[in-house]
Amino acid sequence: MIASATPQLPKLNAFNQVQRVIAVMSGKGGVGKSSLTALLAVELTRRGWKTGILDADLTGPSIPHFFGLPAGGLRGSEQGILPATTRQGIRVVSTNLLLPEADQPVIWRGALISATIQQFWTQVLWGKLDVLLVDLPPGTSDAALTVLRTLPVNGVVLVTAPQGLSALVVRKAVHMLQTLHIPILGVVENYSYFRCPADGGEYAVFGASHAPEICEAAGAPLLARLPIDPQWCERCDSGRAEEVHLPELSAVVERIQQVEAVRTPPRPV
Ligand SMILES: Nc1ncnc2c1ncn2[C@@H]1O[C@H](COP(=O)(O)OP(=O)(O)OP(=O)(O)O)[C@@H](O)[C@H]1O
Repeated sequence: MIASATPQLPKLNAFNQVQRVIAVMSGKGGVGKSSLTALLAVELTRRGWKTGILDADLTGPSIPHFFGLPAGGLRGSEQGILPATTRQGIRVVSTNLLLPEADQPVIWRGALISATIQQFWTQVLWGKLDVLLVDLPPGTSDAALTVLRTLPVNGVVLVTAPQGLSALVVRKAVHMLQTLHIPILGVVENYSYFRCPADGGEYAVFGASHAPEICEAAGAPLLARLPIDPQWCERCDSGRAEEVHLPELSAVVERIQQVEAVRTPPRPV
């Protein structure tokens, strides 16, 4: 069930030119959505794309952590809010960059969360971007709905894990996106297998994949199956996401690069 008022797209700061807005969404929490957002930004930047990340997971932000960006890293100017910038030049906006300490909680009600997400779109000086990736909070919550209805999202990458419960919840996200008429670019399955360093074999630690049924429901291809990788985890968790190389992400990156550089008009619900 989705409330039905015609969405009004808020105007983007006049200094900005954002060519594409791509949201990364999961049904369930903890499936690796934020890491994937960070690593997609890293890979797109390596390919020469000007990339930004809007961390819309306002109460559980993790993007600055993956890039080693300190709390309090956002600056203001007369024209708007200046994003923090990673070593590679990825522009990042997140509530954790507003806080004096990274471990302070954000205890906000829905209305403030929605207003902040809109400000991150309208009042940030994103400048010229080939793509703005939006890390959505898990599930089909108010905050996710705010992003999908008030930002001109051109497409969504869906992240899931092999477990049946994850598949069930991600199908709810599929239905939400279909109701909102937002294109699903493809599905990424994380934690798909563990490659044993001793024998090179692939082990499905979390059981058989449910990705085919999600892809069928979404009408979208499976773009990547990502292994459980302690090295990747260690690098992201120590602020060194830019040192990770994941060739498995190629098809996802290419799919994003195929999205036409046009802003979508407000869509009826
Ligand atoms: N394939 C993987 N192998 C090893 N560790 C991983 C993998 N994917 C993600 N992780 C680690 O799991 C943790 C949770 O990942 P992440 O924060 O990206 O999940 P999320 O879906 O965004 O969570 P949330 O629902 O809280 O927003 C992080 O420490 C991340 O580095």
